[in-house]
Amino acid sequence: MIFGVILAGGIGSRMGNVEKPKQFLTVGEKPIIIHTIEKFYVNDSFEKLIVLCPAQWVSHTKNLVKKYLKDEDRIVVIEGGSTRNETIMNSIRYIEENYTLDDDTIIVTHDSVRPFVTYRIIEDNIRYALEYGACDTVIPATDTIVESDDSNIIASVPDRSKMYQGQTPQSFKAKKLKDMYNALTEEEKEILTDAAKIFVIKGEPVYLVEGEVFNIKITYPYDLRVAETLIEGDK
Ligand SMILES: Nc1ccn([C@@H]2O[C@H](COP(=O)(O)OP(=O)(O)OP(=O)(O)O)[C@@H](O)[C@H]2O)c(=O)n1
Ligand SMILES: O=P(O)(O)OC[C@@H](O)[C@@H](O)[C@@H](O)CO
Repeated sequence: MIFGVILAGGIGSRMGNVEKPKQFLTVGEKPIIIHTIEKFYVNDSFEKLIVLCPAQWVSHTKNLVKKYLKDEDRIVVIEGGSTRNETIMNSIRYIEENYTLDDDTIIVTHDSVRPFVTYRIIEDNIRYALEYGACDTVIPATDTIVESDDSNIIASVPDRSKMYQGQTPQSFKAKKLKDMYNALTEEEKEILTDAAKIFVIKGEPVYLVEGEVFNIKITYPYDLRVAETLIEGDK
């Protein structure tokens, strides 16, 4: 079985003092999270779309799903976790409790604040996860990447031709992801900013899926202006 996992468990602190987490802000007359869910909703490969949000926003999210999407049976809204990867683990726990978690269970995990993901990117994630067990959506780095150990002096300037920027979806064999995550130390979990690194730390291959420059993550107020422009372009 293949599940869409929409990660909306964050509070959007870098968006500044807004009355609600950024995934619920409106862009192009609809909440960002609805734009994102719609991109998965049109793909028939998913058994279920699992949307995970902060506990105090679950009923709000359920109301949004009811308002904007017809077939509510395809979507379940549950509570996210204390970290992005704990949110993913909550989605796997839901699958274990309501379906079967086995070697054929695939999850396509996606940031709820990346509303411009495309059907092709999602399809490629499904295909690669089925074939290889783990994949990460990326784009080639456009800026030169600089590494510093002390935020003061350059430690290295890696070869840009080998550098990529991670996006989402990140898609996995769910059972393998859960087993490897549970085998990590607390220190290893602390440094994670995504899920693909769980495989990488354990020396397991993660295949690259070609992303799109416009598959942005809405993080700062500036990104909202970019998103409005992109939405205008979609019309
Ligand atoms: N415990 C968490 C933390 C983050 N996310 C999700 O992971 C995605 C990308 O993370 P990020 O952009 O960092 O979102 P926030 O954590 O909400 O933002 P900030 O770091 O500015 O607070 C978002 O869709 C966010 O909702 C999640 O599902 N569960
Ligand atoms: O740094 P942030 O916590 O905003 O992002 C966490 C993840 O969403 C991010 O690592 C993936 O989108 C891949 O870039």
